[in-house]
Amino acid sequence: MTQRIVVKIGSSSLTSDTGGLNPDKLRFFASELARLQQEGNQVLLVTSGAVAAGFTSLGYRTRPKVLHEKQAAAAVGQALLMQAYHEAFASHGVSVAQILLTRYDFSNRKRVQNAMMTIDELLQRGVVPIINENDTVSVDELKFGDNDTLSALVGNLVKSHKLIIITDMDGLYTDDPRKNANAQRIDRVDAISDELFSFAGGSGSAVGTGGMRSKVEAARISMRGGVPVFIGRVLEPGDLQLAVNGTGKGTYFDTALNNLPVKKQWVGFHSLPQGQIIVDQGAKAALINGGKSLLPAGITGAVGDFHPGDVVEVICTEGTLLGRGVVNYAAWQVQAAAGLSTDEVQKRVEVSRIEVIHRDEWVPLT
Ligand SMILES: Nc1ncnc2c1ncn2[C@@H]1O[C@H](COP(=O)(O)OP(=O)(O)O)[C@@H](O)[C@H]1O
Ligand SMILES: N[C@@H](CCC(=O)OP(=O)(O)O)C(=O)O
Repeated sequence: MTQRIVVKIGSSSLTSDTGGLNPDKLRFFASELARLQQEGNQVLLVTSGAVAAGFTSLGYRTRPKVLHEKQAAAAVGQALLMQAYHEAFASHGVSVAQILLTRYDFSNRKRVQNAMMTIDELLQRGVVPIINENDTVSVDELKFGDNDTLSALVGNLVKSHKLIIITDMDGLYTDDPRKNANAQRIDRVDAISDELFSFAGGSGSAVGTGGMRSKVEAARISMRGGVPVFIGRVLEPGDLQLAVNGTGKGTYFDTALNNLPVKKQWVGFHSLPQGQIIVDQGAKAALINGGKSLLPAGITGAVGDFHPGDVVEVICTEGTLLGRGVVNYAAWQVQAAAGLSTDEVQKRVEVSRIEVIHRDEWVPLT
């Protein structure tokens, strides 16, 4: 069966000890990916490595840490990275294409649909799309930073059959194995609990960015989109195939077919929330366990300047994020209606429908 597979390769897997790009490692991954593609799969690559490929050309002795230095290094390095991939894939007779995306692109449905059509066309023509964050234009607060979240969003967007996150560790452990020799590998995950999140630490190397934390977060996004995930190592020829076939060196995150429809994926993971609504315990229970819509009675406040049709975050009074939804009220209407019964709202506030967020437009994120 033809599978659509998104493979993400982190900086830590592409660099030498000094932090620069290691061309042998890149050629190895290109041969693994080309083989996967030549077996009839549609393959997309999300790759880091632009900063690593570029920083020495700019005269930096080590990988830069400051944003504008990283952006300059990525601007030089992205071209070098693509050139290296172009040559490596060409030696296997495979063409590649460059796609650079930002967090902002995902928040705009038109832009994201266009990106998807381009990717579809490339895949139909046997080209491997090579995706990275557009570091030059990404501003701090809208940066993916690591490419893990980007790969999860791409995977959901293209309805990938699998997301393979390649890193320098053979999976998720109960603690960072660099710091704790007794850490145990977790082979399979069916649901991501708070405990699982607590196992995942930051990056253990000087070149990686997100560590396991951002990879588990990526797995959470993918699982909600119905895409199973592998996080682990690909070191020897054939390892990528093993990872895809279910016997790789790493951790598998399964998905219980709770495929979110595309609109809800956009609300939950791609949109940029315009504000927050704070709710009490009763509303929390109704939204999380009761499958109900959000009514004004359970609301205690609102933050931000949002309008009907915008996406907002819903937070409970202790400050925990409960989810996101499309709001039917403007911020001032939520403030005026907060805590009121349905009868009182109908008498006092002019609103087009009583649900502040309808359950069909609500995505729980706890
Ligand atoms: N619980 C954990 N299990 C495995 N690795 C962990 C864990 N917590 C933190 N890490 C660290 O995460 C690193 C991988 O993430 P990162 O350095 O960002 O790599 P990449 O460049 O591949 O994204 C590992 O080298 C490891 O030190
Ligand atoms: N966009 C940046 C990637 C940032 C990064 O290091 O990400 P990762 O290796 O996935 O933790 C680059 O190409 O250098």
